[in-house]
Amino acid sequence: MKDEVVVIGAGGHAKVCVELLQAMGHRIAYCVGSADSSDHCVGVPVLKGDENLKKLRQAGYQRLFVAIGSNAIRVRLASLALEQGYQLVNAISPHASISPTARLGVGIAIMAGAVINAETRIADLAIINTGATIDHDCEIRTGVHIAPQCCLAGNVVVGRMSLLGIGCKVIPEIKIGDEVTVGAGGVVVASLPNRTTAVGVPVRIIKQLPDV
Ligand SMILES: CC(=O)SCCNC(=O)CCNC(=O)[C@H](O)C(C)(C)COP(=O)(O)OP(=O)(O)OC[C@H]1O[C@@H](n2cnc3c(N)ncnc32)[C@H](O)[C@@H]1OP(=O)(O)O
Repeated sequence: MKDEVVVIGAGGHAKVCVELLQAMGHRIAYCVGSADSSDHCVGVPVLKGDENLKKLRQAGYQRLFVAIGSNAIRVRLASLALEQGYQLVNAISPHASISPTARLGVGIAIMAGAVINAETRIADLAIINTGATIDHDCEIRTGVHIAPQCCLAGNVVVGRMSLLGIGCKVIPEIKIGDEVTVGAGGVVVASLPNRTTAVGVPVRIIKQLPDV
């Protein structure tokens, strides 16, 4: 088995994740992008097309990171990679501060300056972006993206595949549903149902998709 990591994605988010993985001491073999990707991603060669995942697995690569910003696509590609026998690694900045009592899943990105406090749980495939702070006892579920400079107070729950846009604030005890989008700069002072988009200070719901 080969030790190098395969990264799915070759865009802006992948650039950051490749550098996080390298800062952790990983060597990156390839990024796997799409037909319109550049040939290199911060110096790493890019293979174009998801069919390359199977070929790389057959060639003995096993460790993989999904560096795709879209929550739905990240979760879907991770499930494809797991079916092919890959293992997901984490990409965690040495400049993040993570409580020893925090619990982390796999396939997670935690960027520089992020702070994760006591007994918070971060589930698989979450992104805790640059300078975001997640205080004590929070629960960040699968495939969530907490964008740069968000601040979550204690005991906040963020449901599957939700996006908290850049600079959001959330007061204690709030429950944010699944597939919710909170717009940039939003301040969340009441819980939000599944599949809503909410913006403003405090946030108001501007869109609600039907449950599936
Ligand atoms: C490293 C990185 O880059 S991480 C990237 C993290 N990503 C983000 O932070 C993106 C966050 N996205 C947003 O804030 C977007 O504006 C969204 C998702 C809330 C809305 O996007 P869309 O669905 O395209 O809505 P649209 O742009 O049409 O706006 C709808 C209305 O909401 C308003 N609105 C949109 N975003 C916001 C916001 N953040 N705060 C207040 N009002 C907003 C618009 O002005 C518009 O109002 P109007 O109907 O009175 O004209």
